[in-house]
Amino acid sequence: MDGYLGIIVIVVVVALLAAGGLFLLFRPGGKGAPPVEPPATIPLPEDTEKRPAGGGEESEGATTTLPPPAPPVEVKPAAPEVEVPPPSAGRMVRLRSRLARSQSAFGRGLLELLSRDRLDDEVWDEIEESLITADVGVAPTQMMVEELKTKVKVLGSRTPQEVRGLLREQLLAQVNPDLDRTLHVAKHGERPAVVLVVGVNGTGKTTTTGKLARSLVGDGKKVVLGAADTFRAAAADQLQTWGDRVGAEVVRGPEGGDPASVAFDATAKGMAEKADVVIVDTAGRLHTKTGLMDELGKVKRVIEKKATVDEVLLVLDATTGQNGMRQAQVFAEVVNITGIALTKLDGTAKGGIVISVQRELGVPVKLVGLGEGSDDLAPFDPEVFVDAILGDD
Ligand SMILES: Nc1nc2c(ncn2[C@@H]2O[C@H](COP(=O)(O)OP(=O)(O)OP(=O)(O)O)[C@@H](O)[C@H]2O)c(=O)[nH]1
Repeated sequence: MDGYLGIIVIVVVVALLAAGGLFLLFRPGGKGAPPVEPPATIPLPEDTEKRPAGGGEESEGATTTLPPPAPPVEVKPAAPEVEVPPPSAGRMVRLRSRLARSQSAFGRGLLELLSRDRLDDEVWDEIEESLITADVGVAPTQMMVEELKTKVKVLGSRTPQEVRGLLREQLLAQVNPDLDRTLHVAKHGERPAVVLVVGVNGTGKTTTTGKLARSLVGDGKKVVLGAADTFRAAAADQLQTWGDRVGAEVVRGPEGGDPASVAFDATAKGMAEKADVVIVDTAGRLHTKTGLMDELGKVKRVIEKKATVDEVLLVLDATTGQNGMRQAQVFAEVVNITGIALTKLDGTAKGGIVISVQRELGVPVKLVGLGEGSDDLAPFDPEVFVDAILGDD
């Protein structure tokens, strides 16, 4: 028994010794263990600061070989992506379906009336009424009806094609394709062209200024915007957004500040930056005619200390009818308007306003707004307009 006990003791001792040996052999860091990366010694910021620039000598026995950590990176908000807008050419053709949607009922009605076998007084009255309802204006309506009466008599029986041709000719004559609708935005040597945008708030004035800037950038021009509508802080913000999107600088002033001073600064900026065009959005409050005259007069005068005002664009909301026309007349009396930007033509069947506003103000419609999208402003094309009214052949 003692002999067995002795053997058991010896076996246990040997087993313990063997286990100890194995532990030493395979302990972490031991020979057979996978290499464990030494823990990186990251210098404290004060260590880094104490070290001479360029790294300097390492103190003897230093174990760290890692480079000092990079200073914390400041995360800047991503710059807004600058868009490349499409050029202005052919836009009205692209937007023709919008026009057709809003105007073709008027055209179809006229075509139907003119195609009737018997064109008695009652039918002519209806034709007249439908032209007036479409805001063509009384005088142009009467002129058109007289012309149509004469032509119809000459024709006698009429095919649908002939009726369409007749009406197209009349409408086109009233819209007047011969008017010069060029937007004067050519530079004068080193000096940028200046466009003044005027009109009542709410007509889409700021939106039109932004869309115009976009369209000019799309045509390869460098544009500076002046947010001279200092009475409405949101207008400047709105313009800033338009400008940022296409990389056009926006000059703004303090809220309630002097619009003329913003116009002056914008012109100066345009000259310094060698811009092609400076577009100035004005406030156009219509409290009193003299107030408006003073404000716009001053804006124009200060711009003319540095440059020339090449275009004064009146923004008119096509949906406002006669009321809009009256406002337009006030603007025409206080400032020399050179072109009309007719907005929201997609939202009204009263496209005849193109005819009446040109006639009343003696100024061509140069631009039309056909939607809320950024590129929904187009150079006005009389033929595309009339064809959209009449619908497809
Ligand atoms: N459908 C349509 N909406 C338009 C057009 N032009 C502008 N708008 C919209 O009309 C709305 C009114 O714009 P406004 O509030 O008048 O903006 P604004 O005239 O630039 O502002 P102000 O600085 O007050 O003159 C906006 O939602 C525009 O997107 C257009 O041609 N068609």
